[in-house]
Amino acid sequence: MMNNMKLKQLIEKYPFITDYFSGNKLDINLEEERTFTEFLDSFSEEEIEDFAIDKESLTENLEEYIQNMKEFLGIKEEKGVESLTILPGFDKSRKKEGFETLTLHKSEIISIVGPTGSGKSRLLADIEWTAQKDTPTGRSILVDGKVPDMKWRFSSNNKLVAQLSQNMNFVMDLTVREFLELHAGSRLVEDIEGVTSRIIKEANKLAGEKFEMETPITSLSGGQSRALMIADTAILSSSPIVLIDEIENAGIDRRKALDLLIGEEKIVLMATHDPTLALIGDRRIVIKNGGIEKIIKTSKKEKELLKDLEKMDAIIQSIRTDLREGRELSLKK
Ligand SMILES: Nc1ncnc2c1ncn2[C@@H]1O[C@H](COP(=O)(O)OP(=O)(O)OP(=O)(O)O)[C@@H](O)[C@H]1O
Repeated sequence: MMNNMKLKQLIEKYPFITDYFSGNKLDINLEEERTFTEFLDSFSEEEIEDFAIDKESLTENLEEYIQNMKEFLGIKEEKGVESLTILPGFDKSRKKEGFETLTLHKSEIISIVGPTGSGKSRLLADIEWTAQKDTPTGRSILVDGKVPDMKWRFSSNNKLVAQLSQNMNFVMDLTVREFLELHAGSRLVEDIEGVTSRIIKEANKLAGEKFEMETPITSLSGGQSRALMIADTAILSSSPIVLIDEIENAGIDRRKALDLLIGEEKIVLMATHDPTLALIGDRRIVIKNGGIEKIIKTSKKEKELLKDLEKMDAIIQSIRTDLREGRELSLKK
C-alpha cells in the first residue's frame, strides 16, 4: 500500500518512519520526491553489495514497522476499502476477455487505453455500478475480494466511486469558502476550517493561477475549478475509488493532481489517450472491441521514457505560458 506514495507523503503521514531510515543507514535526504521502491532501485549493483542492501526485506520490514508503530501509538485508521477486483466478462463479439482477475490496491493508478468507442467508459461504468454480470459486458466487480454490499449502488453520500468528469459546470452562487464549508459540513468533518484551507492550498498547487477563499465559484477559470474539484475529491470525498475520464490540459498540473489522489490512498482508474498520463500508472488496461484485451505492466524502459515525455511536456507548457503572456516564442533547452 505504501508502494506508490512518495517518501515525502509517507513521512508526512507517518513521521516516525524517519527513524527507520536512519536506523537502516538509508540516507533519504533529497530523495523525497521518490517512492521507497524507486529510492531502493537507485542503488548501483556495487552499492547493493558493499552495503549489503536487501531490497525485499527492507520493504517488508518497513511495512511491518509502520504497522507496529501504529499499534503502539494507538493510531486507528479507518480501514476503508483495500482492494477492487475485476472479473472478466465478454467483448462485443462475446469472446472472453484476455485476463483472469485484476486486483487493484489503495494508492494505485491504473490507466485505461484503447481506441475511441472501444469501451473505456463502459468499464468505468461497470465499476461504478459494481456490476454482477448484469451489464452488457458480463463483468463482475469485487470489493475487498467479496461481492460488494448493494448499498454502494444506491447511497448518495457514501459512494464507492467518485467521478472526475470533463465538465465541472458550477451554477452555484457561492464563494469558494462557502462551497467548501457546505461540503465539509455535509461530510460531518470536525475541523472544517483546517480541511477547507488544506483543500485551497492543494488546489492552488495544481492550478496555474491562484485563487482566494472569497473568490466566487462562478468566476473561477476552467483550470481553477478543475483543480478545486480534484483537491476536494482527494481530501473530502469518502469514496475509495476515483474514476477519471481523460483529464485534459486545462491549465492544471496533472502529475501533481494524480500524486495528491495517491497520497490520499485512493484507487485511481484513468481513461486516457495521453502517453504521459498512461505511463504514470503502474499498469495499463488495453481495451479492444469492448473487452479487456490485456494488461501491460509499465516497464523500467517505459518509466525512463516517461521522464523524457515529462521534459517535453514541460517545454510545451512553458511555450504555452509565453504565448498567453504575449511573448515571442522560441524553443528553450
Ligand atoms: N463488452 C461489451 N459488450 C457489449 N457492448 C459493449 C461492450 N463494451 C462496450 N460496449 C458498448 O459500446 C459502446 C461504446 O463504448 P464506450 O462508450 O465505453 O467507449 P469509449 O472507449 O469510452 O469511447 P470514447 O473514447 O469515445 O469515450 C457503448 O454503447 C457500450 O455500452
